[in-house]
Amino acid sequence: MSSTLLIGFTGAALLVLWTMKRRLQPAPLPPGPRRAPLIGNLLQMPHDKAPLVFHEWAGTYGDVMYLKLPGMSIVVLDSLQAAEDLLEKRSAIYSDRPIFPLYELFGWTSTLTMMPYGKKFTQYRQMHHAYLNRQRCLDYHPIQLDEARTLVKNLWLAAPDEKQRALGRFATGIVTQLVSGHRIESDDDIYLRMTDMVAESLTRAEQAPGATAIDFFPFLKYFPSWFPGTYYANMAREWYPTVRELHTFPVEEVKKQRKEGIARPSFVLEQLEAVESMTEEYEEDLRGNAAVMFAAGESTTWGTISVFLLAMVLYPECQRKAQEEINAIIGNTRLPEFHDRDSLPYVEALCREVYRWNPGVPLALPHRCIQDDIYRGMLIPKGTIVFPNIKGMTLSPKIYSDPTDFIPERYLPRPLGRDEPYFTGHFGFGRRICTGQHLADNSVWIAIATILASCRITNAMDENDVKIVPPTTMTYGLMSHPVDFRCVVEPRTPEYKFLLEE
Ligand code: HEM
Repeated sequence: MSSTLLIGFTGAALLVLWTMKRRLQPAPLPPGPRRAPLIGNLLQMPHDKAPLVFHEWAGTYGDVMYLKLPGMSIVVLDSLQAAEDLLEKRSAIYSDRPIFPLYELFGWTSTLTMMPYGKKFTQYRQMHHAYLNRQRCLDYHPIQLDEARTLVKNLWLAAPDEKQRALGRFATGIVTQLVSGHRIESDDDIYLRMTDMVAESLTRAEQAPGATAIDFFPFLKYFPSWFPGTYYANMAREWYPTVRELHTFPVEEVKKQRKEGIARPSFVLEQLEAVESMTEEYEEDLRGNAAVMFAAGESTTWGTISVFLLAMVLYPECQRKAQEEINAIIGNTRLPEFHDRDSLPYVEALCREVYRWNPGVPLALPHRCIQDDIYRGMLIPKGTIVFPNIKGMTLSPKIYSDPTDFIPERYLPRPLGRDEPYFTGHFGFGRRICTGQHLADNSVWIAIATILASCRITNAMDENDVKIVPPTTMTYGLMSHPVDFRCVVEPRTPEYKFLLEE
């Protein structure tokens, strides 16, 4: 047979198979951008600002949008309604995760965030839940209160473009005390060094989550480093020891302290004491569960507080209103405490607007559907990777007026406000919802309330003494934060300086 005939025959056979498959399909796929043969939407996939690009596409294709990559079906959910309908009401089939070969190469193997849905997942979630549930998080208030006050002092000291260090120390300081009982006393603490390095490795990996050559062709990891397409695999191998250290160090430290009888209460200690004899498997699970709390809790928390600082620079009248409320309810002879939360509705609205204005994990983590499903008459095939576009949901003009503006009043009842609902998707959905949500929310609230009470946040000045107005541009990796939130943070009145230094 000549090669032309062979190609023609193969083409015709593929067409017949494709037509048959379409006929057998119980429902049409959701709409989406036109797909090219074989590679689907590969060339259209955004390399930057994916949540914003998907949201724009949703304007054409709707809030349930289908994309095809080689060997991979993707659905993007651009409305809270669709995310709740599928990821929450049908969570029994939408709680799996895709496999990310790149992250596995980095050493994130015993990691809840990446774990497929199943028995081990349930065990891990229970471990997290027992330590991080709403009730249990009340016990951590004193740690968070203390760290919030240290944060304020560190913000006062930090130069306008170095605030991130203080925020990172706040986020890591809380998780470190919870996970291993260690208190961070200085900027050169080993936990800060480790979490900084791991955050750096995640930033590199997240430039293309699930979409590197290794993710599509995992066999490339066996090829030598000079082979084309192995760039990410080489990078992952380079960072592996750093990721590994974050797994082993906290557990080894607590084991040592326990032997010496000096271990402080912590997640690791509690888990060590819960078993009579430690198996290697249990210990590896423990390492993974401790490490993920650092990895998942650090950049998300400091990123959220950096959004708050940016908003306070750009919307000074919101800062003023919140401070007036604090003055009226708490006065200036003490700092806010957790029991004040219900009495400060404007501060609450401001905090909720921070979550909505720029959600910390804009595309959440991808869920995976484990069986064919029909939604609104459309087929979501088994194995589809489902991205809840959290950022897109916050921009819905049907729910939020002027959605790109920072307006805490939108949540207040009329006539003072606009009676709009709080956004509820920022911690994700269903059985994969963030296990650290209560801890994170308490950290964010006490940090915001303490900063508002005790600080004046203003624009930084450039070398010509002209106000710097930072842009509202955000980074859009796995996690998101402002590209620039330079600001001056100084004591609001001498009383607060005294209160904090007391
Ligand atoms: C403001 C801070 C935080 C934000 C905005 C945030 C947001 C999220 C989001 C959107 C997800 C994905 C949920 C989904 O797949 O539907 C997630 C997952 C997760 N988060 Fe958080 N998070 C924060 C802080 C924390 C903290 C402090 C911890 C732990 C100490 C934590 C631990 C986790 C874990 C373990 C998962 C994976 C859950 C699973 O796959 O079952 N997060 N988070």
